Amino acid sequence: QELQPVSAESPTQGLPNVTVLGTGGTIAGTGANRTAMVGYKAATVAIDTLIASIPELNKVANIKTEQIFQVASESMTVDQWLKLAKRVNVLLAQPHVDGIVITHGTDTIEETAYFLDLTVKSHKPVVMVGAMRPSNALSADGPLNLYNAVLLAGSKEAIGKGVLVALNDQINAARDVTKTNTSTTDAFKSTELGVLGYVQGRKVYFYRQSTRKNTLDTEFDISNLAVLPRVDIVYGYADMDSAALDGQVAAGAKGIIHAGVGNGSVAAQMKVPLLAARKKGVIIVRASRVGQGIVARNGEASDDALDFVVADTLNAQKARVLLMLGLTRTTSPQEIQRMFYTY
Ligand SMILES: NC(=O)C[C@H](N)C(=O)O
Repeated sequence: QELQPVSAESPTQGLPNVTVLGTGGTIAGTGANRTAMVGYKAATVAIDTLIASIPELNKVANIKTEQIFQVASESMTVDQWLKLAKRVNVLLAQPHVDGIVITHGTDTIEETAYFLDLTVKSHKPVVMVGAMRPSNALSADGPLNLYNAVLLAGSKEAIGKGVLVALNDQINAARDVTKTNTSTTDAFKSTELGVLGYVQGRKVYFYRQSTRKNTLDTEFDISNLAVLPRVDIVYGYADMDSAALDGQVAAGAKGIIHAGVGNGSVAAQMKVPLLAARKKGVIIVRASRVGQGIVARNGEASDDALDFVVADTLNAQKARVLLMLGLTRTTSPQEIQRMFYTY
């Protein structure tokens, strides 16, 4: 699909110019009736229609829209991450674009957000937003979430904060935010690390910022990439075996995220298959299925001896994003470990 360049026709002076990229999700979903909170259809309403349904936005920003994709985010692909990141970089390089909002399904918004956090080459605000309820639901959360996201993307306060994920009046950092509930409107949390701030009463409030590098300060450049190295996730559980790992390695995985139990522990029967994968050149990253806390190097496994990497506080799906990008630069576990302590 041909993407139109943004042109600033008849903008209101003094208002920021915000481009809103629609990718689908529940925020663009419709149910059979106003109480259909489940069983609705995601990704049906055009981004223009969503924006037009919030006339209050006229006082917030000069808005341009682009329908980049129209998908439920469980079906988002790496190819689409690359297309989206490239489009965001082209738009943000234009002097008249002040910030970008991306509407996205909530299931994988955290992965796309972290991917953009590592690959967008600008300090201008990029705000990702979604909704837990379809657009025609009673108390739909999409319109206010979208209003707040545009406000945030046009704000001076959001400059240089990395890619932000804003729902439920809260501002989260792409690196730390995760979906913590299947269905409630307060699903998005940065767990113990905490929100960065709030959008409330048409104002943006920031209180903290991540110490980890992002956007202009990363070493990743996707401008000439058409594909990313394959990285898969192995989920840990009692009495697991190596069938999933073996299948993933056979499918061509260049990296494996082992989402182990507890502090990234590796079951006795998994050590030999993981080492065999490592011997084939596959990078093994120990993460945890727990969802909070540090996976410590040389803690539950002898990472130095095994030549493994640890995910630090990244959850498995974010560790996968970083490893895919890391593998575009190096196959050295030491270098990749440095990246896990940098981003
Ligand atoms: N709330 C949502 O957006 C969920 C939907 N399945 C999606 O990720 O597209």
